[in-house]
Amino acid sequence: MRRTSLGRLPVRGELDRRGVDLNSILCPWCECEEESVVHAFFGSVKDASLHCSKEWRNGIPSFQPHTHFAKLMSSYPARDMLHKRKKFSLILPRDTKSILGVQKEVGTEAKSRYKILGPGMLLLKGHLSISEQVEVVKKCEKLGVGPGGFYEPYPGAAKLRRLLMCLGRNWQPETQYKERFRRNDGSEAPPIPDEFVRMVENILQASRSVIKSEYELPFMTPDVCLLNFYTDVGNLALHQDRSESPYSLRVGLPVISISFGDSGVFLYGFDRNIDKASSILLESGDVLVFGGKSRLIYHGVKSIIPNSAPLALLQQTMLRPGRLNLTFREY
Ligand SMILES: O=C(O)CCC(=O)C(=O)O
Ligand SMILES: [Fe+2]
Repeated sequence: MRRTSLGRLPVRGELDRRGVDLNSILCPWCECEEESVVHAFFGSVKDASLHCSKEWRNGIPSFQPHTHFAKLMSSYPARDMLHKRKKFSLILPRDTKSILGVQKEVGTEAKSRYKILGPGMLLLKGHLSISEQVEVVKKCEKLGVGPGGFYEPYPGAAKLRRLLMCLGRNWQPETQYKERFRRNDGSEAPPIPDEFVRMVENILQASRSVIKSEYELPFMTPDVCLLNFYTDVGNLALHQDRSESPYSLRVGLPVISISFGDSGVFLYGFDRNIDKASSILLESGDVLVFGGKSRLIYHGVKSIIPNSAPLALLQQTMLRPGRLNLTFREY
């Protein structure tokens, strides 16, 4: 208990703050929150974390959580302080010469090729043209610096890894969709712009010309979009997208994921086993669709490939180094 209140337990969040390079700071049991001392012992709203706290308590027989709770909490900054929001811009104006020569030159036209990755799971390679990507990035920048814009879902890490914002409905690591207002700043999610909804509808139509069965790949109308921006050290642990409504999950309404900027190594598989997971590279303009029987596929982002964004996209947007990903869902 002494080590706990001194913040000396080797939980991942604490190790990260001390500069230890870890693949992930998420709790290894539930993978939904940073593994902090508070998470390890007291858990969160997620059922899985009761398991997390049990795992930790197993090793400390005399531990009495309630006696020590107030003391422990007072030794940690208030949650509001941890979550104080700094504005984050996707744009980093820089000398184009510093971009030239590192980035690869790719064509500006969309040249979509597809690959079926599983039942209801489809990769549309290079689906968005550079000009379409530019429009989306510019719109995301506007939204991202506004109310409900980008914030760090797991603040306090030694290095900035991943930022999150939501459109349509807030999703938060601690409460999923249960709270309308964000805990860090009380903001509501901005609505999904109409042009994004049209883009998703077009993608679904294109996908349905490949996977023709409504049963294998149902249509959906997006009412939620999660935007993740990964810095070059960003990643996302293997997880399932299962916070949407029981109907959405049962019918397998697809998740539409669109990538911009630097490429990401994307892992997916039918169980949460990183060694058995398949890997694909998601490049700027690629679209991944997973619905039907693949709706609950485990997936995550292993790493970001620095300097892999298309030159024309960087020249026209000054998108900062890193990867932007939008996932659209119907709640
Ligand atoms: O960045 C990606 O490709 C995946 C994002 C994701 O899985 C999520 O937002 O749930
Ligand atoms: Fe996901």
